[in-house]
Amino acid sequence: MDRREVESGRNSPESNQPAAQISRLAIDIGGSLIKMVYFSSGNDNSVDYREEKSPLAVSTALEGKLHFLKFETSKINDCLDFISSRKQLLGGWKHDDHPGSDEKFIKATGGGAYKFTNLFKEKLGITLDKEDEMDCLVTGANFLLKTVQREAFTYMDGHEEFVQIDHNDLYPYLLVNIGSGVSMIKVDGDGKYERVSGTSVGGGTFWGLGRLLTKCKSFDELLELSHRGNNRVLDMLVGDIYGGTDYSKMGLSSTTIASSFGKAISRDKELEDYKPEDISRSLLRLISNNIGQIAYLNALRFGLKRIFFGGFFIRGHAYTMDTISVAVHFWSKGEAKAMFLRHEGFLGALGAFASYEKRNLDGLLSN
Ligand SMILES: Nc1ncnc2c1ncn2[C@@H]1O[C@H](COP(=O)(O)OP(=O)(O)O)[C@@H](O)[C@H]1O
Ligand SMILES: CC(C)(COP(=O)(O)O)[C@@H](O)C(=O)NCCC(=O)O
Repeated sequence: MDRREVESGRNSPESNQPAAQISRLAIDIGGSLIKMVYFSSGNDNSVDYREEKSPLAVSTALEGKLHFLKFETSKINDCLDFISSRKQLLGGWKHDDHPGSDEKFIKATGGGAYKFTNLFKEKLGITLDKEDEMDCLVTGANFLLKTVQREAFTYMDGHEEFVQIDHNDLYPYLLVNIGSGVSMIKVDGDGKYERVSGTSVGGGTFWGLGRLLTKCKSFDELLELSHRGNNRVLDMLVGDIYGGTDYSKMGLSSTTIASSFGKAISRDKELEDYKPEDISRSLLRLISNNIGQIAYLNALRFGLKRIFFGGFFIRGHAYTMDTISVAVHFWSKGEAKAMFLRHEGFLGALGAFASYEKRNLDGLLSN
């Protein structure tokens, strides 16, 4: 199958392939979003409008596509409807431990795998086979880094550069997953990891505070606003405190943020006097900077040079990645590097997907 056909999801109509079949559907139900990964084989022409990434071509005994979808956790019924609408295409989901049973299982991770167990059972008759969230994040990250070409990249000053991963020199690294909250995991190998830190100031904070402060209706709108904003309207810079000059003795330039939102202390202005785009920009900068700094401090704690950032907060967004990269570069004095992943938001779902095999899926993907 031609790669472009696979990636655009269009097979030729005259294809002789058998009818589409979906097997191995896995979900990661987080605090904000549900991420779904499923494998389809046969004559599957469909690309769902919810598909977040182009499908990946898969070539093992079966040819097919790996699909990546997301739903808002607050709209979990959309996810249930989607699974229900594809139920007739679903292949065997029988559990290894109960091969004789007719009960249907899907692999699920994230807190929602616990929270929504009954809902899946009652509405779809499906049992969620739970996998640990950190296990899945690590499996997903290792799988992508070892298997998918051009998965990892650096981003600085608008310049994106793919990172060639040496499989023999991948570990140890720090994995920073920025979801609703943030988990920082030291990864030493397949299944070998330790969650070394975390912070509650994460993607949920950006979207939650941002929504309250700007009245934005969606995360994408808030992110879009930040493109047009100027953080200097709200952030107090070193130069604002030092009369326009650097604090050079301490290596602080006049443009360094001395205090995020520090200018909002002004008694002359109220919330409505600030532009939503400036608020969004300052908030994005505050959160990205803070995560970049905590990530670096944890990398320093364990002598790690490579830091991979995942989670849906990043969203491939230039300013977010740039701020995180600058923070890591600044604090490490250029020693450590921030790297990003193309399938950033799907680490957990991929890990859950891989757990069907209870073994590593290296070499599964052809692209
Ligand atoms: N469409 C969206 N709706 C809500 N949040 C989004 C959306 N796209 C990106 N995000 C960001 O992604 C974060 C959730 O990331 P994710 O990795 O899915 O974490 P979780 O597993 O906690 O849901 C949100 O807190 C928000 O910052
Ligand atoms: C509890 C969580 C692992 C849940 O994952 P999430 O749904 O946010 O992706 C995460 O929100 C987290 O690590 N929060 C930070 C908790 C802390 O270490 O302070």
